Amino acid sequence: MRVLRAVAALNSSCALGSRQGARYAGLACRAALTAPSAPCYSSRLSGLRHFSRSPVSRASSAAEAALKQAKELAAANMTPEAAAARLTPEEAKRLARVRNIGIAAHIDSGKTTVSERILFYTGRTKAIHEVRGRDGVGAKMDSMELERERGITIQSAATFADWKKVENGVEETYHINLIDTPGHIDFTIEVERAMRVLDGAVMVLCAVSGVQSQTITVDRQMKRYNVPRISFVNKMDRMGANPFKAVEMINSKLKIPAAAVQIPIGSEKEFEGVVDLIHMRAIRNDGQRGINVKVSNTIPEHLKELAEQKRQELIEKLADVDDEIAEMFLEEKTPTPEQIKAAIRRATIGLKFTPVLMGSALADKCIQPMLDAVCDYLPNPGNVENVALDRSKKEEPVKLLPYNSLPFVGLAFKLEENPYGQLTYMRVYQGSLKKGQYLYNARTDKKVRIPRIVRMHANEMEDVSEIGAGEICAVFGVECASGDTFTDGRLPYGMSSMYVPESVMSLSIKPKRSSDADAFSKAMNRFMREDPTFRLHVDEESEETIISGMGELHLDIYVERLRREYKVDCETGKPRVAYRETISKRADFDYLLKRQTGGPGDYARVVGWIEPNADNAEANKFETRVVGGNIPDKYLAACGKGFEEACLKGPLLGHRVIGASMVITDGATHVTDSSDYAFNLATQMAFRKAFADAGGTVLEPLMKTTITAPAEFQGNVLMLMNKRGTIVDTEVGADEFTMVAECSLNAMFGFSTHLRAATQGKGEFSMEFSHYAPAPPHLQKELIAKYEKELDAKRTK
Ligand SMILES: Nc1nc2c(ncn2[C@@H]2O[C@H](COP(=O)(O)OP(=O)(O)OP(=O)(O)O)[C@@H](O)[C@H]2O)c(=O)[nH]1
Repeated sequence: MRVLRAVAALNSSCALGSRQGARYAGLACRAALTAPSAPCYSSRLSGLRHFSRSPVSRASSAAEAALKQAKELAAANMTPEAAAARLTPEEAKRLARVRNIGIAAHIDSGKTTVSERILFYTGRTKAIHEVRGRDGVGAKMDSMELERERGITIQSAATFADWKKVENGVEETYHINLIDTPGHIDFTIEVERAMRVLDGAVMVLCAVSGVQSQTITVDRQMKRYNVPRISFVNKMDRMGANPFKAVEMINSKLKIPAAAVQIPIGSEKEFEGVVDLIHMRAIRNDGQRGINVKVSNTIPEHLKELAEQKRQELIEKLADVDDEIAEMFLEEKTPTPEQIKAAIRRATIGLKFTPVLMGSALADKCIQPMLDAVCDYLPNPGNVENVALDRSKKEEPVKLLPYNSLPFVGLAFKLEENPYGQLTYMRVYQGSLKKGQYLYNARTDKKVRIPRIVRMHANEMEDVSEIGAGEICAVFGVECASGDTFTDGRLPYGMSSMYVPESVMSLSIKPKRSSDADAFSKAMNRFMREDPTFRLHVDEESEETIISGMGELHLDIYVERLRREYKVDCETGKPRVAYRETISKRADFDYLLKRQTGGPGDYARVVGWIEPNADNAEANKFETRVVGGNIPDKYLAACGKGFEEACLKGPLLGHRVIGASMVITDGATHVTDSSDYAFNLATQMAFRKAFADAGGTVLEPLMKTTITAPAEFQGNVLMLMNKRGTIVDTEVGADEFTMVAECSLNAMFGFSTHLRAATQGKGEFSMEFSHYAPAPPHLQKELIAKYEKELDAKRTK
C-alpha cells in the first residue's frame, strides 16, 4: 500500500504525455497516469552525435567487473520496476518537486535580467543587480568580468533556488536548478550542453520584437533535444509592446501551437500586471522590487471582454492538441481551471504546446507567476525519458530512471576551472552520489574518488554531502572530458553526448613575449578542455598556432581572456574561414618510396585507391585489403597513421580533408630499409599524388542565415542576399518578414554593416553552420593560387 501510494504520488505529479520522439506530430496526448516504466516519455537519443572520442571497447578488468556487478544487480532483483516499487513517498515527492530548467532566447531579450529576479524572489540573493547596471556590480549570473563589461552572457551559469509555490492556500517548495544561457550564436555550445541536460526551458521573447532570428536558432536547439518549454514575453513596459504578436509569431514562425495564458493590465509605461486567464483573476506586484504578489478576483472592467475572448482562444488551442479538452469542447462543456492546467501540462511536456506568459523583468513585474508556471507545466526528471547505451549489449539503448536506489549514472556536461580547482558539472540521471564515493569514467574506465560535491550558485558554491537522482551538481577533482559518462561501476553504460557544431573560423595567434609561452599553453589547454567548439592546432610548415571556433566574437573573447586571466598579450592574424578539402571520384595509386642517403635508406611501396567515403561525407575511412602479407600488419598500421596525417593538411590549401576513403590493396617491403616511418610517408605521398586525379575540391562552410526586418526593406534584403547565397525560405508577416538563406561564410564578412545600411538599422540576423559545400570554381582557383604563392615564398626564404 505504501509502495502504491509512492508510485501514485509520483505519477500524479508527472501527468505524463505521449511523446516518443513525435514532436508536434499532432498525436493526441493521453491523460493516463502511467507507471513510471511505461513508454510515454520523450527520447533524448534522437539526432545526437557522439563526440567523446571513442566508445570504450577495451575489455578491461573494470568493464568485466562492471558486467559482473550488473548481473549481481539483476540477481538482487533491483530492476527499474523493483526500484520504483521501493520508492518511498518522500523520494517520490522530492522528485516531483525538482525542475531542471534553462533560460534561452535571442540576444538581449532579458534572460539574465529574468534570472536575477528569479534569484531574488526565491531568496537566493538579497539584492538585484542589473546587467550593465549603474551600481557597477553587474548581474549575479554574468560573473565573468568580460560579461559584465560587455553586458553579454558568454558562459552559461548554473544556479539553484527553492521556490515556494502556494496553491489553494497550501505551500509547496520546488527545487529549481537553473541555467542561464548565452544568446549569441558564437557561444552556441553553451546552449547545446544546457539543452542536453535540462528537462525544460523558459523561452524569453521581447514584447516588441517577438520571435527574432536567434529565437529561431534556440527553437531548433530545443527541438533537437526534445525540450518542453514555456514562453515568457518580457519587456512589456517597452513602447510598442504587443504580446499577442509574439504569440502569433510563435505559432507561425516556430510552428508550435501557442496561446496566451495571461493578458496584460495596462501597457508600456502603464503596464501594471496581468489577468490570469485560467482562474480569471488579476495579478499585480507590490512592495519593494515587486516582492509581493497581489491576487484579486476582480478583473478590470475594460479587460473583461478581451479576457473572455483570449480564454476561449486558449481552450480552442488546447482542444487542438489535447483529447480531453477536445472532447469537452465538442460537448460544449467549460473546463475547470484544474482541467485547463492539467491539459497545458500534458501538452507542454508532450512538446505539442507552449503556454505564453508575460511581464517585465526590469520593472519587477510578473516574474512570480512565471515561476509558478515552471512548476505547473515543465516536467520533473521523472517525466522525461533519458537513455543510456549498454556497452555489453552492442550499445543497446536502455532507459535511465531517476531513482536513488538504482545504480549511479551521471553525465559530465561542462568543465570549468576555478580558483579552487577543476570543477565538473554533472547531471545525475540515476542513483545518488555521496561525497567520498568512487565513480568510473565509462570512456576511460578510470576510477575516481569524488572528494567534494557542490551546488553551484553562479560563481559561488555550497557544499553538499549527497546529491539525489535527477539533480544537477558540480564535483571537484575529476579529470575528464566534457560529455563523459560516469557510473558507480555496476552498469556498463555510456550516454550519447551533445551535438558539437563544426568550427568555421580560425586565426593565427602567438604570445607577444616568449616568456609567456607556458601560461599561453596552460590557458589553451584549459579552454580546449572546457569548450569543445574551441580548437587549436599547429601548422607544421608555418609553425603558426591556429585557433578555431564558432565566429569572430568567440575567438575574440578567448584572446581577451588570455590577456585578462593569464596576463598573456597576443598577436593575432586575420580571421580566416575554416575551409575543408575533399575528393569527388576514385583514383588509383601505386607509389614507391625509395631513398638512399648513405646510411639505411627508406623503402615502402603502397598500392590501392582513394575515393569519396560513401558512408559519411564528413568522416574519413581507411581500409586494408592486402593479401599474402605483402605489407606486414605493423606497417599497415603506419599506413593508417600516414593517411590520418595526410588528411589533417590537404594538398590544395592545407586545410583538413573530409569525406575521403583510402584502400590499400598491395605493396612491397625491403629487408633493411622498410620502417613504420617509410610506410607512413609513402602513404602520405601516395594520397597527395592521387588527390588531384580524384577530383580534389575545396569545400566552404555554408551558414544557415536567418534575417528578420520590417517588411518595407524586403526588396533591399533580397538584393543583399541574392549576391551572397541561396534563399531557402521567406515568410512575410503583417509588418515584418523572415528570410532564411544558405550563404557561404566567406560572403558574410562585414554583413552586419551592409544589413544595417539596407534596413536603416532595423534588420537583424543570426548565422548557424549548416554544412560544407564546394566553393565556387573561381574562389577555389583564387585560394589555391594564394596558397601556392605563400608556399613558394616560404621555400625561397
Ligand atoms: N525595458 C525593459 N528592458 C529590459 C527588460 N529586461 C531586460 N531589459 C534590458 O535589456 C537589456 C538586455 O538584458 P539582458 O538580461 O542582458 O539580456 P540577455 O538576454 O541576458 O542578453 P545576452 O545574454 O547577451 O543574450 C539590458 O539592458 C536590460 O536592462 C524589461 O523587462 N524591460
